[in-house]
Amino acid sequence: MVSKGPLLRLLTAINRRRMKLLMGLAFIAYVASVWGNFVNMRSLQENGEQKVESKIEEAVAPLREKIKDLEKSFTQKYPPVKFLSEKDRKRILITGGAGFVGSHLTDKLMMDGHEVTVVDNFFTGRKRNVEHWIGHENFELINHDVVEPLYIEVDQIYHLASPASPPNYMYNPIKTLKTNTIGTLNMLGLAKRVGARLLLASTSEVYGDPEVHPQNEDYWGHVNPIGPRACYDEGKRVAETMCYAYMKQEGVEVRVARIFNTFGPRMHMNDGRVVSNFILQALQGEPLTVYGPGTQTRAFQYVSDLVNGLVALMNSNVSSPVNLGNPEEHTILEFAQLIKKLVGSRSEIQFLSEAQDDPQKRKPDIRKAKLLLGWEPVVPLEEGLNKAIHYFRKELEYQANNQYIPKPKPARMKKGRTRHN
Ligand SMILES: O=C(O)[C@H]1O[C@H](OP(=O)(O)OP(=O)(O)OC[C@H]2O[C@@H](n3ccc(=O)[nH]c3=O)[C@H](O)[C@@H]2O)[C@H](O)[C@@H](O)[C@@H]1O
Repeated sequence: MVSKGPLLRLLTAINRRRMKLLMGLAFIAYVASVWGNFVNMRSLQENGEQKVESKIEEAVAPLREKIKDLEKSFTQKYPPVKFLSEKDRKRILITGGAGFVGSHLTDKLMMDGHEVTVVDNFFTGRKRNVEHWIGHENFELINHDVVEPLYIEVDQIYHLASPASPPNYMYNPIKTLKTNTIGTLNMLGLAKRVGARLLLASTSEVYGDPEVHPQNEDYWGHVNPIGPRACYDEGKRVAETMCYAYMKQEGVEVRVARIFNTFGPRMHMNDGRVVSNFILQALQGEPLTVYGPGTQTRAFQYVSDLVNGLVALMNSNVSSPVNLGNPEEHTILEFAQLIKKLVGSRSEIQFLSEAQDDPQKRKPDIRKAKLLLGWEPVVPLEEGLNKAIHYFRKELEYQANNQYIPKPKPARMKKGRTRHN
């Protein structure tokens, strides 16, 4: 018989080794599976992250495009502006720069590449007239009344601030006087301090109801100093006097433009002057209101001609007054008929009582401007009127579309109380 002892020991030793081997294999398998899971999870996570990233990208891409479009629209939103070197670029102040003439002058000087500061108290001026420049690096808009002093650094001052339409300047005659006297003194004081050249927007009204026809710059005028137009007429006359006092006493460089009747886009709907009144009346089928018999005469220039004349005068060496106007003269009745025809309106013409101290005839003699500035108006009357008619047609549409007509909402009951939204 073979003894069990050594055999049993042998078998036990083999089993232990197997067990160790098996356990070793099991451990390796475990480590491998843990590693595999880890690798799987990583790749799953990476896939997931990629998917999330691509989802975000999908959502963001159109936004990115929109931002690009917005950026483009910001850089393209201004009218094109010339580049001027530091030497040629001027710092220009326009008082009344948000008004009818002032805003067209702002456009011209901005597009020529200058730095423009507009000062306006918004009595007759409107932000809308210059809003297309707001934010431009060469443009600044200041809400300020020239009756108060102003301290800024400028090279040129176009002093236009004053209501110009008879109903507007007669609305508050004392304010009109202050604007044209104290306001002009303040601007001349500024010109003196900073060594700027000042152009005064004077008027054909300095000739009053003229006894000389056409009016040349040597005519002293025929103004009623205590009539309803005096606040403006005499205000502008003394403003001219101030300019020449500052020139002689303080050496301030001055330019004086005597502006004749002007019309064009951006005249206020309630301006009250004849061209805007007739166009609006014709467009709305209302009677065209002629004050008096309509035999009084005027000569109308289009606003772009005036703006070119103002810039030419400012940059000339002519310090004495210069008439700027279009010498094509018509009676007011002729204007009414022409505007009716151009609008294609069937409005009647209504004769109302004559306005007090209304100048009976007016026509500029522009030989001085032609000779010394090389300037004359180039826009034919009918072409200008058609542009103004187009503008007022659009304004009427704009007003109709923007009219806010509040609709009363029904009252809602809450906890026994009536609540209005
Ligand atoms: O348009 C301008 O630039 C000028 O306007 C006014 O001068 P004025 O000639 O009296 O201007 P309007 O009020 O347009 O009047 C022109 C003529 O038309 C008449 N008119 C005016 C309005 C109207 O509805 N109907 C009418 O017959 C007036 O009585 C006047 O005879 C200002 O006083 C001037 O400073 C300014 O330069």
